[in-house]
Amino acid sequence: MNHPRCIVLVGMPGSGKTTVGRELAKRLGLRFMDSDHEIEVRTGVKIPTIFEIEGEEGFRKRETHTLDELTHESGMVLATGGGAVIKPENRALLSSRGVVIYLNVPPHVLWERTRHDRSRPLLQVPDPRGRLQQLFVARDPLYREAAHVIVEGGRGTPHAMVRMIEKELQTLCEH
Ligand SMILES: Nc1ncnc2c1ncn2[C@@H]1O[C@H](COP(=O)(O)OP(=O)(O)O)[C@@H](O)[C@H]1O
Ligand SMILES: O=C(O)C1=C[C@@H](OP(=O)(O)O)[C@@H](O)[C@H](O)C1
Ligand SMILES: [Mg+2]
Repeated sequence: MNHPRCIVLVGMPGSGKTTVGRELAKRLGLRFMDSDHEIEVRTGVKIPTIFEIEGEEGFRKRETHTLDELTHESGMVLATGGGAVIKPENRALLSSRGVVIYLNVPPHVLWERTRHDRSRPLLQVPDPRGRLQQLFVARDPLYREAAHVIVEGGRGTPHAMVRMIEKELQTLCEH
């Protein structure tokens, strides 16, 4: 099977981009990259610290720069951060350089997966559950716009998600 040169996972925080992406890469024998991890390595600090010092705007600049650089490489599965699709330039960049897969997971599942996690600064607010809902409504159309494939990810295990994505990629490659 001919794999596309870059497989990009997009979706909300908690949709499984990092977890599923890592397993998908292993399965396909491709390199795994996570844009958030890459930003942390480059800055030498964790994402919440970047938000504290530079605000969301500073983080978004770093994110755009990192996505641009990473998508020049080939043979890779790239997990993006949940907000990677906010900027039109990022959406254009991702969908022109890779096959973009949207992990579509409903807000109540996202909440269950992220409620005890303190590593996502946008969810450190008095009503994180409401925030997730708001972000979902605002971003769902943007994920759809950027995506070549949409995978429903609310119920299956990460392994089942990998199998679904593999099937979709196979179908794409046959056409
Ligand atoms: N398909 C899944 N089923 C159950 N739990 C999952 C699934 N995908 C991810 N998780 C869990 O949800 C949490 C968030 O996953 P993560 O991969 O960090 O999401 P993202 O990178 O999209 O924010 C992690 O604790 C992970 O183990
Ligand atoms: O939704 C967002 O805007 C963000 C999601 C995070 O990534 P995950 O989607 O992997 O949690 C990370 O990029 C940053 O905290 C901002
Ligand atoms: Mg992640």
